[in-house]
Amino acid sequence: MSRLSLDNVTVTLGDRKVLDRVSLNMEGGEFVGLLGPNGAGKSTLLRTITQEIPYEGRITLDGKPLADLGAEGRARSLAYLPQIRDIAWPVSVTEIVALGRLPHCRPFAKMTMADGAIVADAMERMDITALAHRRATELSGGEMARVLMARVLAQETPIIIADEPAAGLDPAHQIALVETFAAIAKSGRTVIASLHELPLAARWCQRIILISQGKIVADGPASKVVTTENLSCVYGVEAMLMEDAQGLIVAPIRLTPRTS
Ligand SMILES: Nc1ncnc2c1ncn2[C@@H]1O[C@H](COP(=O)(O)OP(=O)(O)OP(=O)(O)O)[C@@H](O)[C@H]1O
Repeated sequence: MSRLSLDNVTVTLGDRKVLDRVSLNMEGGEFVGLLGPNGAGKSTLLRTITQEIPYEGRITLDGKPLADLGAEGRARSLAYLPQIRDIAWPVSVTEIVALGRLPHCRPFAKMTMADGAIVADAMERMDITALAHRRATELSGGEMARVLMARVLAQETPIIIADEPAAGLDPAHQIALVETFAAIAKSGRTVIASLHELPLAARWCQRIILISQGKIVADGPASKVVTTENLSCVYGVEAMLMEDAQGLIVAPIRLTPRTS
């Protein structure tokens, strides 16, 4: 298990404080949903963890500053699905997914059978095996998203960071995605994913971090964070909340005046 810690992380872009003294710890074994309205700072937080954005404060992995790991070390520790999905090269779907194994291969070495099995498993999980030989540039939006997610899974890192991984996926593939994340978390790894799909987050994430205007406003299990009060305050929506044996059921139903 890897321990990812953020200590008083502040990000200023232009003249705006986009993240304001964010502190959190992720011990491993958690599927963490990062929620918050458009512009709250979710992508910025994820891109700050991946060291794409300069910040003040400390971000450490197992006590060591992430910045000190170097690009190669980070690629073996963190896999990242960016929000903007685009595949520019007309190569096969399998070749794109296999890129996830690069951080584990020696330069110019061929993929081993074990690497091939990991790639095949990631493709199976994202239901893209039937697309294996298709050109990656000739896919639908949801198919492309699943291919890029499979690349992230193939990287087999202790920490997975995914920016809106469910966007563009149909309901079955959304559920398959969050079930995959939950299974990965159960094996001791960490998944942190920004999500706008409240029903998915509330039901499948072990922990929800709610951010608004660059600050963490709630952090805990869905039952404590996904409340009618928080949803009204942060998103300006009224939601129906129910619970069954598997967890919380959330249905946003109408707008309410925003209170924050
Ligand atoms: N380069 C930049 N310069 C100035 N402000 C920026 C820059 N990039 C992002 N921002 C601002 O930072 C804030 C946070 O943006 P961010 O993309 O992190 O939000 P988000 O929570 O991921 O939103 P969404 O749900 O819409 O993807 C926004 O108000 C955005 O306008």
